[in-house]
Amino acid sequence: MITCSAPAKVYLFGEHAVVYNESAICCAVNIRTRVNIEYSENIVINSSLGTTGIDYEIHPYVSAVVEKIRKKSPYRGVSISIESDIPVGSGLGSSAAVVVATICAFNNLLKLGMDKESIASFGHSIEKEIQGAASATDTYVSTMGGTVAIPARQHLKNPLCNLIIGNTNVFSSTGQLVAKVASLKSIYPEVITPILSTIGKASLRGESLLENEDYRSLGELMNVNQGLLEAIGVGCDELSRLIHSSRTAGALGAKITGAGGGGCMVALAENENIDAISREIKNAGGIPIVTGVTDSGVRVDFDNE
Ligand SMILES: Nc1ncnc2c1ncn2[C@@H]1O[C@H](COP(=O)(O)OP(=O)(O)O)[C@@H](O)[C@H]1O
Ligand SMILES: C[C@@](O)(CCOP(=O)(O)O)CC(=O)O
Ligand SMILES: [Mg+2]
Repeated sequence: MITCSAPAKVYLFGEHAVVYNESAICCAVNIRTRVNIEYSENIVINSSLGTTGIDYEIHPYVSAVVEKIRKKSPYRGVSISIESDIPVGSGLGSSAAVVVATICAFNNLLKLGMDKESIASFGHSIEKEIQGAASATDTYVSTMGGTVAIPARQHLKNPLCNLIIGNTNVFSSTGQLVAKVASLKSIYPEVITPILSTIGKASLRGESLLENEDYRSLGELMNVNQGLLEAIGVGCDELSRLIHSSRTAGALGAKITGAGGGGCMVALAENENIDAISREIKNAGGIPIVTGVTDSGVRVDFDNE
C-alpha cells in the first residue's frame, strides 16, 4: 500500500485577474486529500462520492489519471481509496489535490520517476481534459506547496498569520463565473480591464508586503481586492456576510477565494482573533476552517510496497 497526499489552496490575491495574465498570489493550506493505492485484480476507486471502477460520472478526474497512466505504463489493476478533508466544489482546489495525489501514488507504485514539475504539468493536463479551460495554478500550488506568485511561479515568504476559511456551502461553477466576467469585459472593456489590472497591481504590492511581514497592510489590500471582485460581479450575499462578520471580529483582511458566487472566503487572522472570527463565521451561516499555509505540497505519507 502507498499513501500520497496533497493540500488545498486559497488565493490571497488575483483570482479572475490571473485568467487575463495579471498577477496573483496563491497559497497551499494544510487541509489535505489522501490517496491510498495498491495492486489488485481490477480497477476499484473508492471515495466519499462512491465506489466505482473507471467512471467518468462519479470519478472523472481519478478515472482520467487511471486510464492515462495505464496507457503509458500497463498494469493489471489497482485499488484506490481516497479520504479528504477538502470540501468538494468549494473553490479550494479539491479536484487538483485529488489529481496530483493520485498521480503521486501511481508514480511511486509503478516507479515512474516523475519529478514535481512533471506531476504538476500532468495534473494540469488532466484538469483541462475534464473541465475544459483550467489555469495551471491549482495543480501547481497543490504539487509544490507554499505561497506562490502567479504567473511567475516564484515562491514567496509564507504569511505568518492564520488563514480562516469560511465555507458558504453554496455551490458555484468556476466556468460560469469566468464566463460572466468575460462577458462583462467584452461589453465594457474600458471599465473592466483597468479593474483586472488593478487587482494584478494589488497582488504585486502584496508580494512586497509579505516580504516585509506587513500583515496589516496585506489585509487592507485584500479588502480592496474584495471590493474589485464585487465590482466584476462575482460576489454573493452569503460570501459578503461571512467577509464582513470576519472583519468585524478582527480579521486583518477578508475576501473571496476562487471563483466566487458561492464557495469560500478567506480571512487573514492573528492568533488572538481566531476564536472570535470562527464564531462570527458560524453565526453568519458559514463553516469555519482554521488553517495556515503549508510548504508541504504533494508527498508520500506511507509506502510499504
Ligand atoms: N475526495 C474526492 N474524491 C474523489 N473525487 C474528488 C474528491 N474531491 C474532489 N473530487 C473531484 O473533483 C470535483 C470537484 O472539482 P471542482 O468542481 O473543480 O471543485 P474545487 O473547487 O473543489 O476544485 C468533484 O466533483 C470530483 O469529481
Ligand atoms: C477564477 C479563477 O481565477 C480561479 C478559480 O478557482 P476555483 O476553481 O474556484 O478554486 C479561474 C482560474 O484561474 O482558472
Ligand atoms: Mg477544481
